[in-house]
Amino acid sequence: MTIRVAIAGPRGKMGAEAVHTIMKNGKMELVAVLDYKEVGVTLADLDMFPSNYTAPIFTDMKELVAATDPDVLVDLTNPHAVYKHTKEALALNVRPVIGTTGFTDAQLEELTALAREKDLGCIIAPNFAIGAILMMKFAKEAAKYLPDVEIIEMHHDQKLDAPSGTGVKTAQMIQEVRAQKIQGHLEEKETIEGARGADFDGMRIHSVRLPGLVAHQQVLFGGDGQLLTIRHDSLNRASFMSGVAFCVEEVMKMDQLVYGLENII
Ligand SMILES: NC(=O)C1=CN([C@@H]2O[C@H](COP(=O)(O)OP(=O)(O)OC[C@H]3O[C@@H](n4cnc5c(N)ncnc54)[C@H](OP(=O)(O)O)[C@@H]3O)[C@@H](O)[C@H]2O)C=CC1
Ligand SMILES: O=C(O)C1=N[C@H](C(=O)O)C[C@H](O)C1
Repeated sequence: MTIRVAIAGPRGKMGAEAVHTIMKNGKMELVAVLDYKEVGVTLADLDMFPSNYTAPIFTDMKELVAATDPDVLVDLTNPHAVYKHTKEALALNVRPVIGTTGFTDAQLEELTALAREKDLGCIIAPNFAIGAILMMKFAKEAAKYLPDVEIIEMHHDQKLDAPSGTGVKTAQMIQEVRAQKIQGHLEEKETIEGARGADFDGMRIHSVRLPGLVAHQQVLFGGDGQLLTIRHDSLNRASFMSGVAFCVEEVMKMDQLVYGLENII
């Protein structure tokens, strides 16, 4: 069976890469894309895509679903739009595969309940790159033995959310196993606010934003006389694409929401 895929955010850095990925995949068909402004009738109207990319462009999810009947919605938009898109897709019986980051805990809970109510698969993946998933898994393992940990995530300067979805997910996975601990000196004081980074359950997350970067993270563990560094680098956005295709196939077999690819690889 060919999987019918719609993509939200097709003009973006990730969305455009995902359009090419789905177009090249023999098991999938790109049936539509979702944008928020009128940018053309089909993808072929956009200079960035070839003339044989004929998927229609919609600005309304309901119209998109009624006209093209997708099985899966891949969302690569931004933290302001993604929650609404995910909710709408589930309500219309379309399985969401979400790469967009920036969900609140309350939103994740609500979407989990909605997917359960509808018996529909939904994947929310803060990172699609297999190397990044392994970095998070290895960091979780290390935290059992080395509870002093700081996360440094580094991204391009166009990123809207901080910390990154991967940074937050890493901290959440470490939190599951790490002995409760406030790090650093109990009397430490920041002389410039933010100097010690974001505080996640006593762990610090530092966000670096610079042109030239793509997506990078290192997790540092300190112990007596030793430092363990677990690092992952995405050097381009192709690094995420096998994960996108994997999720499109997997979500078709699922009947609930999964947050994080570490739960299904
Ligand atoms: N899970 C993963 O592995 C990865 C996740 N990401 C995440 O994916 C998201 C996109 O990243 P990236 O491609 O770099 O960002 P971009 O800013 O390059 O792309 C986002 C695109 O979404 C469009 N957009 C904004 N609002 C809407 C809307 N309501 N409906 C449809 N389209 C909309 C934007 O249009 P316009 O520019 O005109 O506003 C833009 O074209 C981010 O949240 C990022 O964190 C990124 C890389 C990997
Ligand atoms: O915005 C990005 O670029 C990325 N966003 C995701 C995140 O917030 O973790 C995944 C990856 O780090 C790239």
